Amino acid sequence: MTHIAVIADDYTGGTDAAAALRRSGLRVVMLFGVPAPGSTLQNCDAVVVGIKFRSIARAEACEYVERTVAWLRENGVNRYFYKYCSTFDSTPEGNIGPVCDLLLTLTGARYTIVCPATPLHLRTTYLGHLFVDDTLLSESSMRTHPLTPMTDSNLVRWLSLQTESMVGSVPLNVVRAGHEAVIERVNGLVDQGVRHIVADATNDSDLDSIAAGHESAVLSGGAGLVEAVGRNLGASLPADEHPMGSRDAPDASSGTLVLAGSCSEATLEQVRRARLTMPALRLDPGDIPDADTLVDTAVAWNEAQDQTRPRLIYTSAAAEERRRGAMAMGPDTPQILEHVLARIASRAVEQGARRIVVAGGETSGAVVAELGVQQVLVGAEAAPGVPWCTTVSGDPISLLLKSGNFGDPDFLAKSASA
Ligand SMILES: Nc1ncnc2c1ncn2[C@@H]1O[C@H](COP(=O)(O)OP(=O)(O)O)[C@@H](O)[C@H]1O
Ligand SMILES: O=C(O)[C@@H](O)C(=O)COP(=O)(O)O
Repeated sequence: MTHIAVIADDYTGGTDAAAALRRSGLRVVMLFGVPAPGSTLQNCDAVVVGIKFRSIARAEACEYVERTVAWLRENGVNRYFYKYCSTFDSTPEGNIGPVCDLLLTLTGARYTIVCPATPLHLRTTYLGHLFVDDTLLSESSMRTHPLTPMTDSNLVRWLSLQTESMVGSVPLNVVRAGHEAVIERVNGLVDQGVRHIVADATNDSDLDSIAAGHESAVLSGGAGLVEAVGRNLGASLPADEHPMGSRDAPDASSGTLVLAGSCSEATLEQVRRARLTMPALRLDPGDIPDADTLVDTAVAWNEAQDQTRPRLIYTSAAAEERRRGAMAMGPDTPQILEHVLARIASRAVEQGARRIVVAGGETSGAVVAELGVQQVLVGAEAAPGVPWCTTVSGDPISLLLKSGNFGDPDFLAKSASA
């Protein structure tokens, strides 16, 4: 029986959640994109559906979620977790508020728990404020994110911009008083008309206090709370065993194509280090403001490289360089560049590439969609929250989809050759 479905708003968020559930010992199926009506879900404890709806129009995001919930119901799954980024990536319009509202309407649940805190990734919340390591979210590099600049760390205030529903919070001292205290505070808030409740957490035991119970609620947040929910459901598998068996995944001897579209500080440093260890091509829309030319340039360059060795193609750039690129290519530069890297990936696979590392959540979404990948086996983690995934149909392809912020400075260099 499938106990819970995690609906993730991007693909790297989905693989992060799937890795968390595996760590907690559950048998996990990982799907990409809204599942086709009539298709059946394999036997598992938890299913993760990664969809790219973090940065699209809210009506379209809600439509994807509604269709996904309909499919999950067809397959007998009635409990949902909405996974968004541990840095709460969203704009003043959404999509976190609108999707939380929709899930309440679809399920008839009384409230949502909102908890992006994920201590494993150094994301904590205190008095409703989100911290990235020792820095407030709005003072971290997320403040200049190309799609979702996070300029306010106060989650109650930020979420209130996105929804007509009342937003409240459960502070850390209540969470530390234990699970019953949390439920009591939540019930009090719901009686006052609050519908979305931001819960503080700075460690895993806080997340355990928050995760239990909430039968008439939708839980939402980061991989931290996903893992706590998994722990609460109880392990049924040793972490290294996969419910769907295994496939011979292409390893480093197949050569690795690394594609980087994230512009996070972490990825910029990883790109800088990777450049020291492998051939690298930077695609700069400031120099070549045309998508087709960028793709052709990169495909020709890639084909000229030793296909058994790692190589890197990237658009990643710091804010000042991005401004110059956007002047030449226009306001849709981020989306155009995602698609450029996706088309390069697809051409590389046609030419025989079988191992692809992608840096960036939206970028990963574009690559996975272009490759038409619908289901993967989730394998070992190259870094916390970044599992290797193997496609289940056709020739196996190994994919490592990395959230922009994840991984140590040598992540790209190491994972490409390990
Ligand atoms: N040189 C660039 N100029 C403008 N936008 C860019 C550039 N390079 C990448 N981008 C865009 O920045 C966004 C990065 O988002 P994403 O891939 O989700 O990374 P992250 O995981 O860091 O959030 C993508 O839309 C990507 O296409
Ligand atoms: O929660 C997280 O930080 C990640 O799981 C996640 O959602 C990553 O998103 P991107 O940074 O856009 O890759």
